[in-house]
This record gives sequence, structure tokens and C-alpha cells, in this order.
Amino acid sequence: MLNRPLRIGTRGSPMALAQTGMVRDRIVAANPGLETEIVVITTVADKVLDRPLSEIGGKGLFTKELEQALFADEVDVAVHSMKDVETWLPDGLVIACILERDDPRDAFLSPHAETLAGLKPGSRVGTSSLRRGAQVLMRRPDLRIVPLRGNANTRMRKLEAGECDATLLALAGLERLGLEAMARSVLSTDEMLPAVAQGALGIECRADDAEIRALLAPVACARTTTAITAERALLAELDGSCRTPIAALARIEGESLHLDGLLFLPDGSRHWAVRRGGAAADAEAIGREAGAALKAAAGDTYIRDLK
Ligand SMILES: NCc1[nH]cc(CCC(=O)O)c1CC(=O)O
Repeated sequence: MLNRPLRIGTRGSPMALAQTGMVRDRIVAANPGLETEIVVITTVADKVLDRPLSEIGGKGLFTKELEQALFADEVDVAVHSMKDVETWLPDGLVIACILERDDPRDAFLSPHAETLAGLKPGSRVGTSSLRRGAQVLMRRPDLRIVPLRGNANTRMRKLEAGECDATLLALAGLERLGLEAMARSVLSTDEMLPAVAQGALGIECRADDAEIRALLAPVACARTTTAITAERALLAELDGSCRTPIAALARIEGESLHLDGLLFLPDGSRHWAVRRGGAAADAEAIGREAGAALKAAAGDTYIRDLK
């Protein structure tokens, strides 16, 4: 047992604080008597809230300062939404533990309609996610996508203020905020395939920190880890960044794994789909193969042109 408080690094947004509190409780439950200290770290993503993520440089924005704090030994662990974790981690850091996944689906929020299908033609859907925008336009080319940035609370406020007619948010995030009642409906994964790792939380630490890794091991979820491994392998094969509109979801049934992947043109005018199944033990290989198949179908030019 650690003879000092475990220093847990987190972003300071309401959602980040809520999920870090949940993760802390899980760690303490698994290590009774462990003391903890929450260390709030401001990231670029928290400062530059008015521009699309894809423009300011992608998901590294959510994690960079937390990783610097790990390297500087200012924190022992960093809690992340796995969706925000870059495809490749810096040398010396690992995701030591992925917790049991919450609902990976997206929620539909609107004062005007119950579902996406119920929106009037020409309605403005506020989202800065290329993945969400492309899938909305695939179903409803008549709708308009307008940028909507900021943390979940900010986006809901902008929706109420009339900056858009509807928006989509991760259901898991709303639940962590206790705001799931804001959702008018939940989109099926056929309608809206989630982002890679959506709904899963991960804990990052220094790779050589065996003492900390031992504290985290009991809170890991093997099923979720397998699913996320497949989804992230697909992303890695596509060199996915926040600029690449990719969606993927792996499901584990017993010893089997089913993986769905989608790659889109941001305007929704074209998409490529892949579906693979296999042994859960082959998660990484299945993900890589699915990613390679998507890449081959779309062509290298597509991937290059997005950068
Ligand atoms: N991009 C920000 C972000 N990162 C993770 C979540 C949701 C929570 C999760 O997926 O664990 C969100 C908000 C959203 O997409 O609505």
C-alpha cells in the first residue's frame, strides 16, 4: 500500500471532475484505506473552447498537459475518457487500466423534436464532430451542420439559447453529469455509430511505476479492454486523428468479438463500412485488419486529403 495519498490528475470540466470522482471511488473500493488527492490540470482544450477540435489540433489537446504532469511526477495517474486519448502514447506512459464501459451511444437533444427524423427540413444540428456531422447528413442531407464547441454544459446552454435546433452528446457523459433527462432520445448504433472508445474511461500512469499499476489492476474490465483494443487498432491502422471522421464499435459476446467500422467524407456524401468477427483473443489483429480494409476501400488519397 502507498504510504502517501495517490495523486489523481484530471481536467477541470464538470464532466471530467464527475468521472474522476467515480474512478477514485472505484480505486479506493479496491484498495481500502488508500488516501487520494484530486489534482486539477487545465488543458488547452479547456482554454480554447470556441474553435472546432479538428482545427486546433485534435484530441492530444485533452491529454498533453496531464501527460506532462505524469512525466514531471506531479501526479501518479491521469483519468481520461478513452475517446480523447491519442492513438499513440508517448514513450514511458501506459493506459494501465480501462474501466467497465458505460453506454457508448449518442443522445439526441432538441427543444423541437424527439428524434433526428422529427426535425423540420433545414434545421441546424450543432456539432463540431466530423463523425456526428457526417452521419447526420447521411440520414438527413436536408439538415444543416453548424459548429458547436465547448464542454457538454456549454453546448446545452448554446442549444437553449437557440444557436442550433438540436445537438448530439455522448449519453455516458450526460449520465456522469446526472443530466441524462436532457436527452430526448438515444440514437441507435445503426443510426449513429459511436466514436472509438466512447463511453470508456482509462487510467494512464508511468509505465515503470509498478506500485501504482498494482493499485489500478483490480479496477480494470477485461471485456472493455478487449473491445477498446480492437477499436483503437482500427483507428491506428487508419492513422486516425480528430480530423478523420471514423466511427467504430466492438461488442464482446462470450469468447467472440464483433467489430463495426465506418469511415466517411465529412459532408456525408460517401461512406465505407466494415464488419468483422472473430475470437476476442484476436482483438488487436481484427481491428488492424478492419482498419486496413477500410483504408483499401476508401483509397490512400482519401486519408491523405483529410490531413
Ligand atoms: N470530445 C469530448 C468528450 N470526450 C468524451 C466525451 C463523452 C464521455 C465518453 O465518451 O466517455 C465527450 C463529450 C461528448 O462527446 O459528448
